[in-house]
Amino acid sequence: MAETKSKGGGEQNLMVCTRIRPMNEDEILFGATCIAHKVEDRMLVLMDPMEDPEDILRANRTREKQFVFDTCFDGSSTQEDVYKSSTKFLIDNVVTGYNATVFAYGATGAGKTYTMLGTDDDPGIMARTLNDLFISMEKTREDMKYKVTLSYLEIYNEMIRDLLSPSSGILDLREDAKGGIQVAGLSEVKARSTDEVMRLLLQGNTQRTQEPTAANKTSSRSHAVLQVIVRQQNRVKNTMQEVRTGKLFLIDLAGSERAANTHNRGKRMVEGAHINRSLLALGNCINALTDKNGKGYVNYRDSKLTRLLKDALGGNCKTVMIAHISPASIHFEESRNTLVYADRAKHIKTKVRRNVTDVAYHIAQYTNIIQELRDEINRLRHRLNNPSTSAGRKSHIADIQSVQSEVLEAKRSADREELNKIKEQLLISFKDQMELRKSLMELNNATMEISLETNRNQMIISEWEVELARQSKARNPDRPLHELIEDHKKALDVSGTGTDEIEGAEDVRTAREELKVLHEEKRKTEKLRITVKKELEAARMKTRKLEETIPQRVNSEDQKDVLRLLCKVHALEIQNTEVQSSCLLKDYQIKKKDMVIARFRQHKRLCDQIIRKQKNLIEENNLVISRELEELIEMYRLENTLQREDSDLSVSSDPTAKGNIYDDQLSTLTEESEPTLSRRQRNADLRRTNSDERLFSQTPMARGIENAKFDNRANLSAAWRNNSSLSQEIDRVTPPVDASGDRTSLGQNPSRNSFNDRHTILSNTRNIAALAAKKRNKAQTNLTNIEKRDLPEQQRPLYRPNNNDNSKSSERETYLSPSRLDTHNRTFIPEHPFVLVNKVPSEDSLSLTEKQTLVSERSLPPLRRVAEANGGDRNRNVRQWVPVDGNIKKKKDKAGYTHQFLKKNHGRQASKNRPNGEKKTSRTDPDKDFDSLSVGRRRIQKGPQSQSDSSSLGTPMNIAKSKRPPPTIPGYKKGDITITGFSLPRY
Ligand SMILES: Nc1ncnc2c1ncn2[C@@H]1O[C@H](COP(=O)(O)OP(=O)(O)OP(=O)(O)O)[C@@H](O)[C@H]1O
Repeated sequence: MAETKSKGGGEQNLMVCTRIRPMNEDEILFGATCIAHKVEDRMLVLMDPMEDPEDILRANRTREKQFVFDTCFDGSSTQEDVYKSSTKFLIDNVVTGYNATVFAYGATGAGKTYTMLGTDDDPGIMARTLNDLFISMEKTREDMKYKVTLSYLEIYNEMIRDLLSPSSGILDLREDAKGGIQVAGLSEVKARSTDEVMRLLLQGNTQRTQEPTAANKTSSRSHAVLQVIVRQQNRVKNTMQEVRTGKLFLIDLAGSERAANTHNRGKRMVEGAHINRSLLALGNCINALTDKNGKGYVNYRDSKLTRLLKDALGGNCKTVMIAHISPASIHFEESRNTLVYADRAKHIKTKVRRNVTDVAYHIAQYTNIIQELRDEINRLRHRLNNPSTSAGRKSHIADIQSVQSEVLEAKRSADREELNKIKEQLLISFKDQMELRKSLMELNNATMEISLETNRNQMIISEWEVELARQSKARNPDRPLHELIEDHKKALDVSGTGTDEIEGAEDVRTAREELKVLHEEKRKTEKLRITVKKELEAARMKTRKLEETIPQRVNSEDQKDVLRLLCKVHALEIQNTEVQSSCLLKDYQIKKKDMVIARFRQHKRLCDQIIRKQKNLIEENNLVISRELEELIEMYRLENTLQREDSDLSVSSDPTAKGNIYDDQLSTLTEESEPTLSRRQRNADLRRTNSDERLFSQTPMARGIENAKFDNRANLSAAWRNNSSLSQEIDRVTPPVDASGDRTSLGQNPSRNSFNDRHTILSNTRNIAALAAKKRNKAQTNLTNIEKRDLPEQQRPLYRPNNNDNSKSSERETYLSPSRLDTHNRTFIPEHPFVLVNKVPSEDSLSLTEKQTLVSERSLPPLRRVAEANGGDRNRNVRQWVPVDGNIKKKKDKAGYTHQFLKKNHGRQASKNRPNGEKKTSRTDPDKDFDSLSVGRRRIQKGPQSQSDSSSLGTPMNIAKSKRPPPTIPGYKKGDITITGFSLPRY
């Protein structure tokens, strides 16, 4: 800290103001008269109430005493008036480093506390001053830094107490080396706002000693001193920093009192004595300070009050004294004394100077400043030594241009980088999103498949239970059917109860096991689906945010367009995925309907059986049937015929395919035909409904196979129809078609007309379809002939003529025509429509999915390939598949998914006997000796791997299916027709 020095200021008189309070109630009641009057702003007239107008001796003397002060206030003056005229001007002085004191003087009850503290509604000088002080500092806070501290003390009975920290006890006054008075141990509290100051002030006032006296109900029994210190510092740093410290003292003195008036006794009397003594000392000091000779000694040491006010009265301080008087005639003496002292005090002079402290910075900061200045000097010197010539200016311009182009280039490359970055982020985010969408779609498919498979198994079980119960009913006619069903259910749970031998029990057990597996699979799939959904939502949000930031991050319009296009492409991809998804959903719905149809078929078979048996009964017993029943049977036959025709039209437009998928059912009406389909065959039918059309087989390759299968159904129907006596039976019972295409009348049944109409429409449609098909066949035949000519002998399609087939060669050719070739260049044998003839030398070209699809065509188990030649060179490339019979290897991967593999080397022995010495390359890796049949569950994984292997991945259905032992195929024998895919027995 540097030495305090004075700057500016000067000698100033003490400012004296007087305030006359209004008369109070007591005074009025007492009959006192108003003897103090304010005359203009500065003059006050005090009249002596004891003066006798008839006193001749004093007649020439004036009755009035006139006083002139800096400002006078009377009862009409407000708190605001008093504050503005007496104190407000001091605030700027304090903020800029001057000392200032405002003290209220006067007799007890004259209104000192009212002026200094005021009331809650009408605050006095203290609150108003502090409020304005903070406002004033706020105005210059940008340039200056302030620190405000507050102290509040009272002098009670000549003892100093800290009002902000009452626990500090009695404090002492000390004089520092420079003669300044300090209160040792007085707390200084930092204040940052007016509110904080007001809180501190109220806190201090509650601690102040205040007692009621006869003169004043709220008499202050102590002198209260509020000290506010403001330290001001410039915010701009310099080597020397100036700190200004202004001190403001706001003092509410206790009032002088006359013992006679106050009637104080005891403690109050002692208080009064102390008050009077300190005020007397103050008066003496004032007298001394205003001694006209200037030789009077000012004794501040007489009281603590005068010691504290030393600076305010005679030192470096701007001081304001506010003298308070009562206007009542009864307080004439106190008022006169107050005014006399105030009048004297106005002659007191003080020397006011600003308190400024210079603070030197730390040497390190100083060094930094010097270094900066040195650098600046060097830079300027360098400029002076290198004056810019014209050549220099030119090179300077060139420099500027090159710098500009560099900046431009840098900006462009930064833009490019930013664009690439955004592009990369967008692509990654799109890719993530698409993969998640695909995963979700596949999971949805898996769920649907599980649902279908569950339905199928439930159907198998329920059918078995009902049929078994029906059989038992014949043995136990008394027991209700539902009880019998329950019995069989329980028996199935316990092995060795005889149910093992019952036809279909094994299938039902398998179905139950499958249901358990499916249930578990469903749970897992659902869990996974929820996770993927959440991930997808998060990815979507991420992409959206990224898209939103594009305008801010990219400047060029072209670049923005590129990114917009990118987003558009992504949106289209999403649309595409959604379309795929809805297609799959429709497939699922169709499959569900197929399940229902399968159920109806079963039901219809039962009906057919019943009708057939009843017909036998009627014929055996030569029963006479009513005309009505005859008509009904006729209608039934007709309906079957129409159904067949409907089926002909919808399944195939081929005019040669006369059979339909209901032929097997209709055959039950004939006695020569197979009586009923076995349970295993029916179950196989159910499986076919589902497994034929794998939801995952959406690739073009798979679709090709699908189409091929579709055609095969018609061909199968044709084959059935050719061999079946049912057609003869139908022809027998169906009236011939007349020239117009109408069938002959069947009777007078009113419903017949509708049948006839319908039949007419159908046959007409068929005629049109037949015509179209004929034309197409002709074209196809030509193509086939060309193909047959061009192909080598080995690769020509196999055609095995059917002895019973009386169809024309052109019809046969139809089967071999290019239109019948699927995407793998295979074709079909007409009499065995499920047989595919492979024209492709390598069998590996047939994917596992296709193999499976083909296998499931007749719900046959996975078939083992036997590389056994069948026939001459013509069949060299044709291979055969046989049931695997447990040659499936199960393997779990690291993620816990089950994979099943079909062992390839089953056919190895046989391959040695291949014609032309063909041998398969031996494989060292045992895992490679298996063709993957299925993978337990579609694994959710990112990256191209998940897409590339999707075709070979299986579904939960495959797991369930793989557990089922391969069913026996009636009539099957090794070396049947050589085919690719599997072989069928001859029918
Ligand atoms: N200007 C005024 N207008 C209205 N009422 C006033 C005014 N001045 C003082 N009073 C009232 O007069 C009474 C005495 O005032 P106050 O307590 O301020 O006197 P005091 O000089 O502080 O007395 P003491 O020295 O005993 O503390 C109070 O009730 C106060 O409200």
